[in-house]
Amino acid sequence: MLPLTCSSSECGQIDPVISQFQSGKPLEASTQLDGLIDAFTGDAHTEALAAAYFYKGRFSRLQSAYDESLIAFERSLELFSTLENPAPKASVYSELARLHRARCEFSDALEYAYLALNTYQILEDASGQAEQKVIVSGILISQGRFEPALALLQHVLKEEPVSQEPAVVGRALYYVGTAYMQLEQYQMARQYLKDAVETLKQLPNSFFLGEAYISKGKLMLRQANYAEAKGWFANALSVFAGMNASAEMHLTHSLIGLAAVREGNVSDGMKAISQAMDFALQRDIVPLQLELHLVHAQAMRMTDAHEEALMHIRQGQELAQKYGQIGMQAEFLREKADLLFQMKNYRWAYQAQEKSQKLSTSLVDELRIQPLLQQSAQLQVERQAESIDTLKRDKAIELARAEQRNLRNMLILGSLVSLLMFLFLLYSRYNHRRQNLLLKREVKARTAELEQKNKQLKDAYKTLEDASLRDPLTGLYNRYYLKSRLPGELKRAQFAYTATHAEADEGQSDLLCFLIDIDYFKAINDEHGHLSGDRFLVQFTRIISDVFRDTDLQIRWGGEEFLIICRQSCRTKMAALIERFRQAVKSHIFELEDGARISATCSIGFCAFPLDIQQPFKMQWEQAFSIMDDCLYAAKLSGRDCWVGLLEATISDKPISAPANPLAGRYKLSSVNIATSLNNTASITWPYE
Ligand SMILES: Nc1nc2c(ncn2[C@@H]2O[C@H](COP(=O)(O)OP(=O)(O)OP(=O)(O)O)[C@@H](O)[C@H]2O)c(=O)[nH]1
Repeated sequence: MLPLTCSSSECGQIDPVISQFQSGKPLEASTQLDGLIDAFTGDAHTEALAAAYFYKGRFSRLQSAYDESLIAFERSLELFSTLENPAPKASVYSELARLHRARCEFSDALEYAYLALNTYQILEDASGQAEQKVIVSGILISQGRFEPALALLQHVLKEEPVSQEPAVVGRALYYVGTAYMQLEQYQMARQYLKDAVETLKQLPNSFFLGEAYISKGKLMLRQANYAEAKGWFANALSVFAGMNASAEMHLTHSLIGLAAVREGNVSDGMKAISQAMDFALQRDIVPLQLELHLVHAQAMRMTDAHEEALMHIRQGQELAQKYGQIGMQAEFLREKADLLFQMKNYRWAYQAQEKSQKLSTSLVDELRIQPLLQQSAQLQVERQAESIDTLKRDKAIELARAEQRNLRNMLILGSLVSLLMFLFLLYSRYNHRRQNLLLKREVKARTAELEQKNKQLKDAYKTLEDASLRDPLTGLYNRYYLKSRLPGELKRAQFAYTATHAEADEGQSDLLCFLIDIDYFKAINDEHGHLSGDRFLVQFTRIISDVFRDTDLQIRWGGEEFLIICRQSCRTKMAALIERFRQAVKSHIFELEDGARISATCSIGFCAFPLDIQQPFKMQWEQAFSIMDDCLYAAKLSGRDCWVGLLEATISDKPISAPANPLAGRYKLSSVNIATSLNNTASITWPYE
């Protein structure tokens, strides 16, 4: 703090108050100062009173009581104006410049700063001039006018001989650092702020040391080094607490809060920020409000509360515009660009960035433009990278969709193929079944047809067989038929006389064999014609059918000769049966083709089979037939219209020495039972006699 030139002895009373303020007891110092003002008022201690008001204004300004400060400075200026020495007035001008800057009243601030500068120039006070240049630079930086600010500061630091004074050098370094910070040249900013801190530390108590700490903390925040940022903010807090700089303390608390939010302690962080904002609004401290809107916006951005962040940016922008804080406007635009970028709203982010750039272009030189362009370029690159990412993502999504489409198509195709296959299988099965049914029907039809054909064939065969086995004229079986039936019948008759069957058959198993021959049939043919002979034969056959059973074998043996074999009969009934037949023929009137009606007779030879019932297998059929034929011949020889036959005989192995008749001798019959329709056996004329 620059000493106020005061020649009055009373001014000495103020020195301990200043020391007390500088030693961190601002409230006590303010109270004592009010006491001195009261003491000096009314007396002719104008200079001391003016000095007291000056310090009251200064204390009030530092404690953010700007209205009180303004009143005190105006009173001080008024009092100093009555004095001839212009030097103290320059100090008041300088303070008023700072006060107006603190209230964002930049034109007033600049006016007072230039007034002070002029005064120091008149007074040839190099130190004062340097001080004013630094103040002007600070105001210009607040306005975002970096070019003239940096030029002035450069001048102070390099060319002014007083630049070695730590208070001036420290403040100049601080402003250069903040300017570079706003230009986002963090390397440079870090260097200048470090130097500023080192320089300002030499002073007993410096407001700017606290400001420098804050700037260093902000730098660390930007680099996400929250622990170090909080360290710098703590340092700042201790400086500001020492002078009860409540506005700065609240700002520092809010920045600590922002660090906490960034570290994840959202609730505590936001609480500190809100409290600071309440204070700023209550005291109507515009720069603090601006800073806090920015802090708020940053904190909200960190917690993804985009709408609230935008609201603070808007409010901050309006306020910055209202108070001509172009630097802050640019800050808000940058924050907006960051926020929109975070929201991936690249188009608007780019526009905000461009706007910020335009806003600053008129106020800054290359140094200013370059980093902005850099940032803009970086933003564009990031935007493009983001676009490429988006494109890649879109492409990947498109590819995935295409793949999905392909899969879906494949699935649909697969399903269709499956469905078609299923339908085909169904159709095949249906077709198969249909074909099976048709086939079955066909087979059935064919089987029926085949059965029919078989039947027809059988019938045809039967017809053929019948035709070949039957006599076409009389319809009786022929001798071929006999060939097929005879062996079985002979066996049955023979076995009937064995021990096992005899009882069961009780003599009902004989074969009665008759050989019938029509007498003088040739004469019928001769007299009445062959057709008449045929007709006779048919009628003769009917008599056979009437007398004999259907089950008997009725054979036309040849010409007018018939063989009848009665099955399962008894030989005792043989004579009666054949006599009945002979009578039937004899009594029948045959109607001939020529209209003649004639009577006829027949001759019969017969033989029961087996002939020897004790030795049923002794005689074969051929021998039995031969005997029967001989009997027929005997009947013919014996006068016709009669029957001769053998009922039973005993067959001998040896020749018979004195046979009863020629037949017995011829067939080695030791005993023979002959039956005849003649009077007796002696009446028979045997063919061998
Ligand atoms: N109409 C006709 N005549 C037949 C048939 N078969 C044979 N005859 C004739 O029957 C006659 C048989 O004559 P014979 O063998 O001399 O016998 P017969 O005249 O009956 O004299 P006996 O047997 O001695 O009483 C022959 O003239 C044959 O031609 C036939 O199917 N139809």
